[in-house]
Amino acid sequence: MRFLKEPEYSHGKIAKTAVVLINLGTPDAPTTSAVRRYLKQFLWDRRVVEVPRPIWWLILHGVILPFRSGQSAKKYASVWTKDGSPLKIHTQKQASLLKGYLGERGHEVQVAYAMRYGSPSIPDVLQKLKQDGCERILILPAYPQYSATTTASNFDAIAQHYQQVRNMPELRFVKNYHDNDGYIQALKLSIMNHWQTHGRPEKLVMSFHGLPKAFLLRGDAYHCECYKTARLLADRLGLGKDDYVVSFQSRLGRAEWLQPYTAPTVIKLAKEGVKRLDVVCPGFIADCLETLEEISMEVRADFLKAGGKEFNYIPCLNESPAWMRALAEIAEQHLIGWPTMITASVREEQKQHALISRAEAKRLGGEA
Ligand SMILES: C=CC1=C(C)c2cc3[nH]c(cc4nc(cc5[nH]c(cc1n2)c(C)c5CCC(=O)O)C(CCC(=O)O)=C4C)c(C)c3C=C
Ligand SMILES: [Fe+2]
Ligand SMILES: [Fe+2]
Repeated sequence: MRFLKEPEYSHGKIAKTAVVLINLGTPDAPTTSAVRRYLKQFLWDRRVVEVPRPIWWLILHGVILPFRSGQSAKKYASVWTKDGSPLKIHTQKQASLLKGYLGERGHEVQVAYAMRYGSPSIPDVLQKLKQDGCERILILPAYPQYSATTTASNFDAIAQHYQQVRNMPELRFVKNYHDNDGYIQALKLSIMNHWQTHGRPEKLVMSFHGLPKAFLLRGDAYHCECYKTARLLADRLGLGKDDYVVSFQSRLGRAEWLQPYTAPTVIKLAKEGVKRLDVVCPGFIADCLETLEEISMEVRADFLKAGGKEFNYIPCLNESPAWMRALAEIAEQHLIGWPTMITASVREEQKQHALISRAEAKRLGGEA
C-alpha cells in the first residue's frame, strides 16, 4: 500500500480548501438591545470611525448608542422577515449556492459565510474550518468595491484571529471585483429584466453606500472603484451620460461624506421635472436595511413628495443565477494553483487514506 505524503495530508487528514464569503453583519434581532450590541461593535472599529478613541467613546456611548439603537431597531423591524435579517438570509443562501456552482465547475471546496460584526463571527468560522481540517482558505469579501472601512476591516479581523493560532492555514484574500465582467453582466441582466417588465425610466440612479470624504482624500480607492463600476455598467446598458446619475447614500454624522448624496439628488431630479426614476444599488450584493428601507422606503417617499410620479427600486443581485455564476468565477480565479479539482487519482488516494486511518485507529485501540 502506498503511503500518503505531507503536506497535502498533514496530521493524517486530507487538507481541504475553503472559501469564506464575508459580509458586514447585522443585528440578531430588530430590537433596541440587539441593535445596540451590533452598533457598539461596528462603530468601535477604527477602520470605520477614525476619531481619536477617548472622544469617540464619549460620542458613541453618550449620543449615538442611546439614540440610534432605538431608531435603527424600528427600521430593521420594517424589513425583518420570518427567517431573520435579509442581509443574513441572502448571504447564507449565496454561500450554499456558491458551493454548488463551484462544484459544477469541478472544485471540491467547503464554503462558509461569516459576518464582520455579529454572528457567525469571523473567529468562530475560522476556528470551525481549522477543526474541519481546512488548510487553504480563500477569503471573499461581499464588497465589489474595495474600502478600508469594509474590506480592510475584514482583513484586520482575520489577522487578529491568527495572532492566537500557532499553525496557520494558507490564506488568500480577494481585494475587489468592481470591474469584473461577470459582475457587470449580472447587474446589466438584472436591470434589463426589470425594464422588460416595467419599461425604462427617465433616469437611472446608481446609489452606492457613502464614506466620509476625508477617507477618499487619505487614499481610499472606494470612490474611484464606484465610478468605474458605474461607467462599465452604463456602457454595458448603452446609457448616455444624461441617462444615469451616481450618488452616495447612508451618511452618518456631521462630517462631509462622498457627494452627491442620494436623497437630495432624487429630490432635485423630481423638482427638475423627472417623473420616473429607477434606483439600483450596485455596491450591495445582497439586499439589506440600506436598500430595502433607506432606498425603497425613505428615498422613494422623498421622490414622490417632491413631485415624482413613479419610483422603482431594482433589487440587489442576491441569488440571481448570473451573479452566482460570476461569484463562482471570481472565486475560481483566486483558487488557481490550489488542488481543488477532484480527479480520479485524488479520489483513489482519499479512499486509501480512509482505509489506512481506520486500520491505524483500530490498531491503537481507538475509534474507527
Ligand atoms: C461611520 C459609519 C459608517 C461607514 C463608514 C460605513 C461604510 C460602509 N457600510 C457598508 C455597507 C453596509 N452598511 C450597513 C449598515 C450601516 N452602516 C453604518 C455606518 C457606516 N457604514 C451603520 C450605523 C449601519 C447600521 C444601520 C444604521 O443604524 O443605519 C449595511 C446594512 C446592514 C444590515 O444589517 O442590513 C451594509 C450592507 C459599506 C459597503 C460601506 C463602505 C463602503
Ligand atoms: Fe454602512
Ligand atoms: Fe441607512
